Amino acid sequence: MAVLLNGLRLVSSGNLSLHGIKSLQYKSTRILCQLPCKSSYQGRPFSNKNMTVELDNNTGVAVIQMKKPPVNSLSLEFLTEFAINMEKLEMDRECRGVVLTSSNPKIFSAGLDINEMYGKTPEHSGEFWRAVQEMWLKLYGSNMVTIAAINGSSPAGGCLMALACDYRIMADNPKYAIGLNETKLGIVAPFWFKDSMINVIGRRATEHSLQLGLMYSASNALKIGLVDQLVAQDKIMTHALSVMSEWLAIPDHARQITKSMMRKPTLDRLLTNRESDIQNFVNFISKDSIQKSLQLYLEMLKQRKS
Ligand SMILES: CCCCC/C=C/C(=O)SCCNC(=O)CCNC(=O)[C@H](O)C(C)(C)COP(=O)(O)OP(=O)(O)OC[C@H]1O[C@@H](n2cnc3c(N)ncnc32)[C@H](O)[C@@H]1OP(=O)(O)O
Repeated sequence: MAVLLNGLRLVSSGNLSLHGIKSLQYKSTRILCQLPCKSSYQGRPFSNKNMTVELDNNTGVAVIQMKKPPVNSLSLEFLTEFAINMEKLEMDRECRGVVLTSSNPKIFSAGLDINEMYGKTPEHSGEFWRAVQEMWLKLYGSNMVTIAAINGSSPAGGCLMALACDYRIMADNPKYAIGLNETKLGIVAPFWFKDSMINVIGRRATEHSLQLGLMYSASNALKIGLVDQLVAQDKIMTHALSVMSEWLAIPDHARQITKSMMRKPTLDRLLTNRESDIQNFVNFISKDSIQKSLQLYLEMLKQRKS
């Protein structure tokens, strides 16, 4: 698959492979040469519309700071930009780790942009869902160490992003909540959302969590293992970078092959069912009853504000 955005060409691929790490790097280098983008962004912020990417040459760690007002909802544009940035970092031999965080001090990400699922054509819905898949494939399948510094609430798609990382650190604030709350919207988390959660918290806790659409406070998220650590809000980035240095002390090739061994079956399940998953999403989201649920949910969000 190739996507064009702002003149950048993104070629879809799974990143992790038991046997293909070198060949994928070669392939990626080739793709980079086709990109009319800055190749010298290392060491200074690479700012896009929806996120800032900063790679520290000394440590090999990039920070992706999401900054889409007001709540980092994952629109088609956001997701495409995210996948392009992940692709660029993946191809950059200097970059070994990524910390994902938010510039909004209260919200990590509000999840998928509901406006992308409401009142849209089947073609748009299909394109949107492919971008959601691509975001997850890039993050879950990354060769780099990925750490989510969850500095605010993180429902549904926001929680999925965190689940796709290698390690999750959440700000210790009782007001923040995280979880896959899809059933509360009258929609169903797809199998790869479910698989991502099972791989982190186990089957029974996932079934409970998904059926009830549970959102967990930071302390409850820690209790069930949905996040790995709680840290004071103002220490979260320092702590994430310190954890990152522990992970980067492990030789890359051994860690990457181990990561691939653990994640490949989950990645392959989506890769082999990608088109049917898109079709399922389009069919499901186009139903009048689902559109009605989303409309009511959007209205509820707006009313809640006043
Ligand atoms: C087969 C289908 C499977 C699909 C899988 C779906 C995955 C998903 O991710 S669905 C999205 C689930 N997300 C949510 O349920 C989150 C809803 N939002 C909230 O709970 C809150 O907004 C908040 C906790 C994220 C932030 O609260 P607060 O700081 O109080 O901000 P507001 O509620 O006032 O929201 C500001 C503004 O943003 C709009 N908005 C919030 N979330 C979304 C969203 N996910 N998509 C689009 N827009 C969103 C909200 O409506 C407000 O808009 P305005 O009134 O126009 O300012």
